Amino acid sequence: MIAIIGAGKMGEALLAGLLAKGHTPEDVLVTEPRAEHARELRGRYGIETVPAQDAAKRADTLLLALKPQDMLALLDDISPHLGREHLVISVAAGLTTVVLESHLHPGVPVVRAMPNTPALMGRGMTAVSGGAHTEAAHLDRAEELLGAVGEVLRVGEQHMDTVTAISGSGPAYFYFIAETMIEAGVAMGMPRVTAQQLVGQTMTGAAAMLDGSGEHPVVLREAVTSPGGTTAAALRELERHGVRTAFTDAIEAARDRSRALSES
Ligand SMILES: NC(=O)C1=CN([C@@H]2O[C@H](COP(=O)(O)OP(=O)(O)OC[C@H]3O[C@@H](n4cnc5c(N)ncnc54)[C@H](OP(=O)(O)O)[C@@H]3O)[C@@H](O)[C@H]2O)C=CC1
Ligand SMILES: O=C(O)[C@@H]1CCC=N1
Repeated sequence: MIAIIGAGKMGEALLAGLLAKGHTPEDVLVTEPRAEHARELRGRYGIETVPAQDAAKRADTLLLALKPQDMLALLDDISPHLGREHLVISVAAGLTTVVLESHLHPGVPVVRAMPNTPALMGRGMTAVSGGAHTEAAHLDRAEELLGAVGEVLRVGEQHMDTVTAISGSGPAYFYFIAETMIEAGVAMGMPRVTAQQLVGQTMTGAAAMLDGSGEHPVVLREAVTSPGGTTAAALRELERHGVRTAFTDAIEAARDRSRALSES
């Protein structure tokens, strides 16, 4: 039995993804404190919602998707019900396995995972790393579970803050670019619906090229950039405005925020 504790944006994406990939509603318990949201989740997915302590008593695998700021109090609440036979998977940004383990009885296996919201469409990217009491079977179990909603990569925990900054937050960077392109089209007088269609299909097509061609992005970009043409003019402006540096700084800021979350 799997318990998802915290069914907000990420928890619900994982819930929907797991159910879409063959887990039955009877396999999954959900803890969600707001009664109205819990009712919506029961109606939408046919799952049972239960208090966190009941979820800990009944499930063997706990998928914790609360905000980092709420996580440690939750662990203190459910810790009396958790032992070595459980597997705790936290998707919280920043919280290290050392911090998570310090709120659990010694020996409870903990996996730190960083998924992203495309899990909702079965196209997620999740990185996982194990803690002090995690054996290969625990990582296999985490990989099997999260593999139902996309790809899974095992990384050393020293890379998890960078993972968070790149693939955890990454979808937001794409939406930011999409939003900017749509607004540029609208500012030039194009109907919004047309701009949205152009941008949506361009992003999907570009992603498919990246995925399917096996080429480095530089090669794909050069193929679009005709000598003396429109793309070269656009890229020159992006470089003039320091967009490459801005992106690098943004990803570093996300990584630093992830690091800081363990210390707050
Ligand atoms: N959003 C994303 O793209 C990603 C998020 N994450 C991680 O996922 C976690 C959740 O983020 P996100 O989904 O964006 O945030 P949300 O605020 O959308 O979700 C948090 C959920 O936890 C619930 N909650 C709060 N306290 C408790 C409690 N004591 N017991 C059970 N549930 C509780 C909240 O309920 P209520 O609203 O009623 O307070 C809410 O539904 C974070 O740790 C984040 O770092 C990781 C990867 C990607
Ligand atoms: O913004 C956040 O903190 C979370 C972690 C990665 C994506 N969303």
